[in-house]
Amino acid sequence: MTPAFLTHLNPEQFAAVTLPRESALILAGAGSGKTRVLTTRIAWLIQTGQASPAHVLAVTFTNKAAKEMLTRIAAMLPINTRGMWVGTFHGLANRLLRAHHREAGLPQLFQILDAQDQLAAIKRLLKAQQVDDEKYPPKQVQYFINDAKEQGLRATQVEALDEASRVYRELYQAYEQQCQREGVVDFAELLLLSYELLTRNEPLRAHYQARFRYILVDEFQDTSRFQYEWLRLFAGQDNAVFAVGDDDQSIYAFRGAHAGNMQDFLRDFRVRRIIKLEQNYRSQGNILDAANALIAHNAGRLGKNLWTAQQPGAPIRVFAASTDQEEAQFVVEQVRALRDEGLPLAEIALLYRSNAQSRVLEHALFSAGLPYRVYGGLRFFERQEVKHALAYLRLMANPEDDNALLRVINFPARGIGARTIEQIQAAARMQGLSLWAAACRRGGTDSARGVPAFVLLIEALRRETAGMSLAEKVEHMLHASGLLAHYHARRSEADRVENLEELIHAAAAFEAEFDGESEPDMPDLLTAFLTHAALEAGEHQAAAGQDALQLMTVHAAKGLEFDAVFITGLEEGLFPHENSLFEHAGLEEERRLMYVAITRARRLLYLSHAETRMLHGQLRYGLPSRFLDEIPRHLLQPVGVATLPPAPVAPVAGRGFRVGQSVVHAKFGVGVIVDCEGRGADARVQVNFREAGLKWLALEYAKLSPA
Ligand SMILES: Nc1ncnc2c1ncn2[C@@H]1O[C@H](COP(=O)(O)OP(=O)(O)OP(=O)(O)O)[C@@H](O)[C@H]1O
Ligand SMILES: [Mg+2]
Repeated sequence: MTPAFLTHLNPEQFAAVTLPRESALILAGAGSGKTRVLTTRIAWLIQTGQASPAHVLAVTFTNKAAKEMLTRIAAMLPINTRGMWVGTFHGLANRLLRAHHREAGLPQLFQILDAQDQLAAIKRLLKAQQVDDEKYPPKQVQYFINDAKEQGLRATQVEALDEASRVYRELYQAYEQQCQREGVVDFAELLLLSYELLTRNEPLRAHYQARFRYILVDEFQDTSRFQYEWLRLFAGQDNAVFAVGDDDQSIYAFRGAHAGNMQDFLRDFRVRRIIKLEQNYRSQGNILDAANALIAHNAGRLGKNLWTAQQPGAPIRVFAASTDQEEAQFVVEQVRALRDEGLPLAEIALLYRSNAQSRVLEHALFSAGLPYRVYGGLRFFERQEVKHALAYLRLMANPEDDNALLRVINFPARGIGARTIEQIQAAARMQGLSLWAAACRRGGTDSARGVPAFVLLIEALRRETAGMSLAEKVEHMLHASGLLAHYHARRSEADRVENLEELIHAAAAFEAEFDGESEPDMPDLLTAFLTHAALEAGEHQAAAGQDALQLMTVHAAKGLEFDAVFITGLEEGLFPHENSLFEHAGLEEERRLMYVAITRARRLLYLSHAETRMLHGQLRYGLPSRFLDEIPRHLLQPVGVATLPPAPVAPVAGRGFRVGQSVVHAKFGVGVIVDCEGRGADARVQVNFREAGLKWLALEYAKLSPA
């Protein structure tokens, strides 16, 4: 009997789902059911007894997509999907390393450094090595290291032809030693280390190759060269790799994605069948016509034609705003109208080319009382206070974590000065110890009584929370460390207190969902939570369960779909991005990005642009994007705004400062006020400094003067 989940497929989809065990490429346009086919194939393999859940390795592009895939599979089959290896490249690599930390040379409780932690670690290294950080800026060092790792190269394998590269290479090497000593790994390291582990350890490789008989990869067009090699390692000689992708949606070339992987894949895996899916089930006719017409401007496509059986639907609405604020106002009005028609906010997406554009939109939504959620913007787990709290938790899991220790050894302030910290660092370096060990050995000299107090605090936290639930641990730590009291004492930091409280909720929610069976290799709940915080930063946000508008960059929208989609900021230099304008390949990548954006919409699509826009503290004048001209006129309908609010007045920050004004700061130099919040003694302004970048400053203390 045919299982119900197969009956809704079209013939090509059916053929793809039920292919015999061989490698195959499903090459198909947006919304044609690639992800659905991949998920259904997993269900079919298991349902027909060809594979058990343990035989399957599936790679998705985001954690969100992985979760969704597991939910779908569970809906099709009465099986327990826990323990199935479905995840992102990084998530899967992490899982492998957790299971075999000893073989990989890692402590059981290794912690993951996100980009910010990594930068902090590099700054520390430069200081310890007395490297001139003007000549070798920490960000450059970080880029050098990650770039090498993403190509699968260790320091010794990096070619260095000039003096500067030799210094970078040495720093890379020293950075690696530092990470090893501290038992931490950065993102790129997850992939590289797991790759090396399997390459070197023959029995382990044989084990996994025998296990993962079926490997499935979504969004294959955006795998990097090294990720591809990583897959080959798991596949070995015999395993079947089922790859689905769309060359028209390749949007990560700038980060090393390698479209040539498709050609290599056909050869390396002796693929006999390329299956094309041509029916689009997602979008109504006008939207699909617009996408097809736009992407036709790219050369060298593999060639696919998408059609839909759906009605043409509504025309695509185009709004020409005079300012970015007016554009935001337009979005607010349209969203309100959609909501009044009964469309859930979660079915509406607001897309933009770069993160910085979200601020004006957020401001308008906030003022209008429309709940929204930002994916990949200011991330909950990246906020300062949350990172402080996580640092304490990390020390509770593993006191040898130097990054965590440095973050909070004197926060809240306990009288440990920079000199004392330097002494501890020097002692640690000399004796080859972690900072924690060095701090423990220090007697309580008069000038630094804070150090033994800190050691006692961490030891007490570890001891006292031993039997507690995760949420209780977090709560106890927030009180005992003094973090809560610290932020409580500052009225203007009320949102930070809320974030800390939110962390307790996050821990409770995590604990409720966590299930040791599905993550058998996690040493304990606390480490699992910290890993989750590092890996999923940005994909979690706002009050869970609340209906909210979805804000994200076009990159982050990949694979998703919504009833209504707004694409904002369609101006030359913004989208297409100015970095791409003079380069043919770059422009084509921007066009693919626009194609991804358009094809997220099911029923309604809104395109908008503004004549002037404040971005990075500068007023920009933008011509309408060429992409608007590449969509056939008859599909577009210009719209106006019914009730324009009075001309937006720049918000006033108090003390005579206003948004848009140029100011001077004693330390940071010249900048422009780009945002403000709070009133009176609590007033804060965000200034974009020419040299120092974006900073929030309290007006009361900052000593700003007009430029
Ligand atoms: N045979 C079908 N019948 C009805 N709906 C379908 C069918 N195939 C796919 N769909 C629906 O069409 C939509 C798009 O499918 P899916 O997300 O799998 O496409 P995709 O090719 O992965 O798109 P993208 O390239 O954007 O990732 C989904 O809502 C899916 O459930
Ligand atoms: Mg998909």
